[in-house]
Amino acid sequence: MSRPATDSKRFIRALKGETLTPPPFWLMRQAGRYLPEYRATRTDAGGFLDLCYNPPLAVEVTLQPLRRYGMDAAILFSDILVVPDAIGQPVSFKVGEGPCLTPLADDAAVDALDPSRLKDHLKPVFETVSGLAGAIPETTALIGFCGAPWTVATYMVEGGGSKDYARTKEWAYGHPQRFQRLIDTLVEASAEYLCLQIEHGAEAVQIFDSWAGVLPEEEFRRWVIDPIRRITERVKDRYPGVPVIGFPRQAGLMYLPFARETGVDAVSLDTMIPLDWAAETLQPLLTVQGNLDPIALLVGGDHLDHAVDHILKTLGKGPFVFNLGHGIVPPTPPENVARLADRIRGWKG
Ligand SMILES: Cc1c2[nH]c(c1CCC(=O)O)Cc1[nH]c(c(CCC(=O)O)c1C)Cc1[nH]c(c(CCC(=O)O)c1C)Cc1[nH]c(c(C)c1CCC(=O)O)C2
Repeated sequence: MSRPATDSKRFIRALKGETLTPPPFWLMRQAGRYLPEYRATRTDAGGFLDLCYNPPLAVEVTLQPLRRYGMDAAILFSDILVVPDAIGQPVSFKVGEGPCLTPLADDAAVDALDPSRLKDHLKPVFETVSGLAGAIPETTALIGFCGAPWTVATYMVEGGGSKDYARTKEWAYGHPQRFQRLIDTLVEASAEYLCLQIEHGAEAVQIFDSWAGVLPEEEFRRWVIDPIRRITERVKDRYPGVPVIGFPRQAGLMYLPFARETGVDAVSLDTMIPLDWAAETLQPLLTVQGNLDPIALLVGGDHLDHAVDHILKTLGKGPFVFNLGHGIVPPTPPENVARLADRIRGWKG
């Protein structure tokens, strides 16, 4: 059976600058704990990372939301923290606590990281990508992803989640040479990781910089814009036709230099970005994606309908992909996601 060219898929067309009515849609964390079938598969798999490294089960959980809601894109089921896990800093996920790593201690710990281990260690993830490329519906596009160096570095330096990123900032501001080496290692590993996903069948990639919004302007340029620009350049050198989406969450006004200077094809907007500003300032430059508040999806009803229509009216007149401003939260009722999907698909402009 021959599959349609990537370029005929609505999601890819929107990323390449077409205005489509209704817009294509997918949702960050569309596979996850809000779905009972995900919770069942996860229990079968053992731990969360065991699920990420189990190709048949990772394919299954990637497909689960598509079966219910028919999104225009599937996102590989994995995690941004498989990269540190692969290059020599093991990661574990404790139930209810999130990710846990032994924090990087010093220069020697940074020097010991080894991006050449990535290809072997992440073989199961590439197998999942290949499996998905053959299993998703033919009009659905497959998204690969990685975490941005800044966000991944925060987990590596803090040893897990953080409230104020004080230790990471201490490294970035107080030991910039050491921190630069860490970021350079992550640029190399992330670019290689994305290229391998594309080689195995990913048709677009998203770079998640979830904690981009905590840096002052100068440091934002150095630790967010510059590394993402270098990753994008490396991906585009090898795969010029594959769209790259950047997600500098909570970057505020810095979305504009990010859009101008990184070379990405699209930016994913967080919930706080004003819609008119995005339509006037960002959309003439590139495709925008976003930005429904995940809590509006949790609440549902009239509030959800109103919020969805407001986004569609404002951003739907230009190149646009409907999404959330951040990931779906676990208590979200699945029927609210169905309501959202119907509302987007019924949009007539
Ligand atoms: C910061 C970050 C992480 N992971 C990710 C980010 C960037 C996006 C964001 O800001 O949310 C990215 C990610 N994580 C996951 C995906 C899969 C694809 C999808 O969007 O459906 C993607 C793209 C699965 C996951 N990643 C995780 C889960 C939950 C694990 C479980 O089943 O218990 C899923 C479905 C775990 C995870 N992974 C991470 C944390 C902090 C946690 C714990 C918090 C939580 O439990 O929700 C790191």
